[in-house]
Amino acid sequence: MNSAGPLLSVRGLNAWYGESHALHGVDLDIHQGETVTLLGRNGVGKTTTLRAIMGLIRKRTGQVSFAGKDLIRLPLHHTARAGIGYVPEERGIFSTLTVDENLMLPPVVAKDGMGVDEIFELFPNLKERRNSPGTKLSGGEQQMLAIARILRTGASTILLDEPTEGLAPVIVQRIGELLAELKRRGMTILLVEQNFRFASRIADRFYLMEHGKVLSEFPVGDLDNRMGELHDVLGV
Ligand SMILES: Nc1ncnc2c1ncn2[C@@H]1O[C@H](COP(=O)(O)OP(=O)(O)OP(=O)(O)O)[C@@H](O)[C@H]1O
Repeated sequence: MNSAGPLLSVRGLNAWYGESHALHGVDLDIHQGETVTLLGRNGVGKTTTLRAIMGLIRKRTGQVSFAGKDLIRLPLHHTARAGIGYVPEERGIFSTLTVDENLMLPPVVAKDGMGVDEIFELFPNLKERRNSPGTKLSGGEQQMLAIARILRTGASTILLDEPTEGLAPVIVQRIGELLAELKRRGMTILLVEQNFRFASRIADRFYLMEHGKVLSEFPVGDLDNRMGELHDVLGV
């Protein structure tokens, strides 16, 4: 583990949708260059954790600090400008815009974002489709475009919500290779993933969530020893 202290640190994070209390004090840390995966059944608050870190949920309390800066009272664009990018589960591709247009839409927030040429090197299939509208893209292409769009902004940390959901095994494999490449390049990744076998290929650590908080935390090397607990908590 990195001795320099975590890059992203979350303490006692609470979040509400109206009167409904969704997060009950989430604690987690991510070090620079780490890939950390949130596991848990549907509805335990994994997506809400990502949204609350980003500042997409208005009613939140607790501490979210990133590179030593407290983000909890700051709005979404400050979080993005600090270098955190978010790829939501629904991907958010503009269906009437082309691949190129979708890529160019978000503002560049840090100077070392990837250029379009570099992005197309990493995602050759997107290059072939660069003039296709979002509606014509497959689920896998949409997912890759959603990730590519965040890389262009210069975010150094990405929050990824179930990037493999609904995708064919061969595309899941491709997404796995892509995330491994981003990790090699030093990106810090917080991943929500139901498929822990997939996640184990890139994750350094796991957090297991239940009822809006973290139940346990373990390194990837402990995955096999944790199978009993995972079966109980995830019902798999
Ligand atoms: N927009 C919303 N309005 C009201 N309640 C919501 C909203 N989004 C989520 N919730 C509730 O908040 C709780 C946490 O949901 P969340 O989506 O974070 O869970 P999750 O672990 O990501 O599950 P999933 O994999 O199904 O997305 C659930 O009880 C859910 O019903």
